[in-house]
Order: sequence, then structure tokens, then C-alpha cells
Amino acid sequence: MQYITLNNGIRTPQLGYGVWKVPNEEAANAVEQAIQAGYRLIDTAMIYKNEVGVGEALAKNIVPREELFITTKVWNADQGYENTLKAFDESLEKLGIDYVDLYLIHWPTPNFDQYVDTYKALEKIYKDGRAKAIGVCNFEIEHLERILNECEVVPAVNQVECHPYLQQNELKDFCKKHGIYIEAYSPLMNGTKVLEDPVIKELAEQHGKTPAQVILRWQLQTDVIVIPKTVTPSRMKENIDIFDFELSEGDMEKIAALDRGERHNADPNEMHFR
Ligand SMILES: NC(=O)C1=CN([C@@H]2O[C@H](COP(=O)(O)OP(=O)(O)OC[C@H]3O[C@@H](n4cnc5c(N)ncnc54)[C@H](OP(=O)(O)O)[C@@H]3O)[C@@H](O)[C@H]2O)C=CC1
Ligand SMILES: O=C1CO[C@H](CO)[C@@H](O)[C@@H]1O
Repeated sequence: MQYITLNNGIRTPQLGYGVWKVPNEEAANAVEQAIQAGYRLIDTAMIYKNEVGVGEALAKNIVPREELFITTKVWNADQGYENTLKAFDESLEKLGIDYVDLYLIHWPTPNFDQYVDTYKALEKIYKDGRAKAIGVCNFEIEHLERILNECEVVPAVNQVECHPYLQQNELKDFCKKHGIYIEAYSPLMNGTKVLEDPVIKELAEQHGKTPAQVILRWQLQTDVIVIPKTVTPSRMKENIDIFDFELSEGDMEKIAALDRGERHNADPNEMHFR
């Protein structure tokens, strides 16, 4: 596993395991298998409704708690200072742990007036030592600017959709300038067409790897944290088997040229789902 250091000195694995769409009753088994396969970062969220299942796997102490990096997120309906503190307590209880490694605001919406207060609750949680790091998801530059201007703690992470068809270069530059790590969600575009891209397929053939491995390796080499999801045991192994090859500068340029600003998930400015 490869690790990186966040802006507050906390270390995180650069590759993690995401559990969106993993049903609660399957999550314990999936997370246990992922830990056995070598994953140390688990990315869940209150809205995924599988924190209890994730917690069951954690309770097995497959590896010491301090070797794991657990992320969860406050959902839109729980935004606001007091609501967020309450939602955080509920997430901790479901997960059965006494701190998380990273707590994130899931969306800047549904009400753009609330995310600063929500972030202030995250700062309180952070200062109380119940989250080792805090950050945001789906924040655009203007949302981050408000946090940087009105809050004290610089977000450690901005978790956003990022894959070869949506490379987020402007946001990456802004975040880099402010010491905020980009964490790439839906790195395989949720298992859709980027895996069929001819350029990706050709690179996969050249390196004796799969399209998913080429995409995940590209993410590592662009210095982002990446959290693919799979419930398929062979893919769990495939997705972590990316530390034994390197994409050349030319390969990276070919993938850079695939950017087309194409989202699979919601646009942060239009996401008002509670
Ligand atoms: N903050 C946010 O707003 C969001 C955060 N996320 C986080 O990011 C994680 C990953 O994103 P997600 O949207 O789940 O999608 P991914 O881009 O990780 O793709 C997952 C899909 O790809 C398939 N897949 C996985 N590995 C391979 C492979 N090696 N070859 C072919 N297909 C593969 C999976 O199928 P199968 O499982 O059947 O093997 C699944 O259908 C989420 O689980 C969640 O933790 C995601 C969306 C939004
Ligand atoms: O992480 C995510 C997946 O689930 C949510 C919806 O249920 C999305 O809104 C979100 O971005």
C-alpha cells in the first residue's frame, strides 16, 4: 500500500475501498474481504445505509484499528451545526468506533447557506479528537473559498468525481495551492464506458494490465487518493494490484487527452436531493 500525508500530518492510504450500493447485510463480508485483500481505507456515508454492516467488519479486529482509515459523511438532510453533531454521534454509534479518520460534508447543497455552519460542527468534532481529519465532497472552487475565508481548519480532502473523462484539472490546481487533497470518487466512472475506452484498452494491453488497473494507476500518478468500489472478490484483488507497474509520461499524456468534462454523478450546483 502507498500512503500520503494530509495537510494536518495525518497519513492516509492512497487507495481505498468504497461501499456505495453495497447493501448493509453484505457490507460486513465485503469489508472483511477488502481488509483481507490489503485495503486499509474504507469509504462509507450515512446515506449509504451500511455503516452498521461496515461496523460489524471493524468489530472483528482483522487488523488493529489504528491501521485502518475510516471515512464517513454527513448527509444533506442533517446539515446545520447541531444536526451535524447529532448525525456524527449516530454514525459513530452505527460504526461501533469512537473516532473516524475522516469526516466529510457530502454535498454543499441542498441549501448553500448551511455548509459553513455544518463545517463549523466538523471543526468542533476535529478539535475534540473524534475525527482525525475533516473535509468536504463535491465542493467547487467557490464553495471552498467560503470555507477558507470563514472557517479555521483547512479541509484535508475534497472528495469529487474524477476519472479520465472528468479530470477536474482546475479544481486540482486550486486544491493543490491550498494543501487540500483530491480524493477521486467513481474513479471507474461507476463501472461504465471509460472502461471500454480504446486508448485505455490499448494501454492495458501494452502493460499486461486491465483497463481498471490502468485508470487506477493513472489516479495514483496524478497524486490523488482513489476509492474504487467492487463486491466481486477477483476485482478487489485486481484493483489493489496496481503498485507493480508505471505509466510513462507518454501514457499519462494520452490519458490526459481523454478529458471531456463528462459527469456520471450529479452536478454539485444542481444537487438538491435530501
Ligand atoms: N462523495 C460522494 O458524493 C460520492 C462518493 N462515492 C464513493 O466512491 C466510491 C467509488 O465510486 P462508485 O461510484 O462506487 O464507482 P466506481 O467508479 O468505483 O465503480 C464501481 C463499479 O465498477 C465495477 N467495477 C469495480 N472494479 C472493476 C473492475 N476491476 N473491472 C470492471 N468493473 C469494475 C463495480 O462492479 P461490482 O461491484 O459488481 O464488481 C461497480 O459496478 C463509492 O463506493 C463511494 O464510497 C461515490 C459516489 C459519490
Ligand atoms: O455518495 C453518493 C452516493 O449516494 C448518494 C445518493 O444516494 C449520492 O448523492 C452521493 O453522491
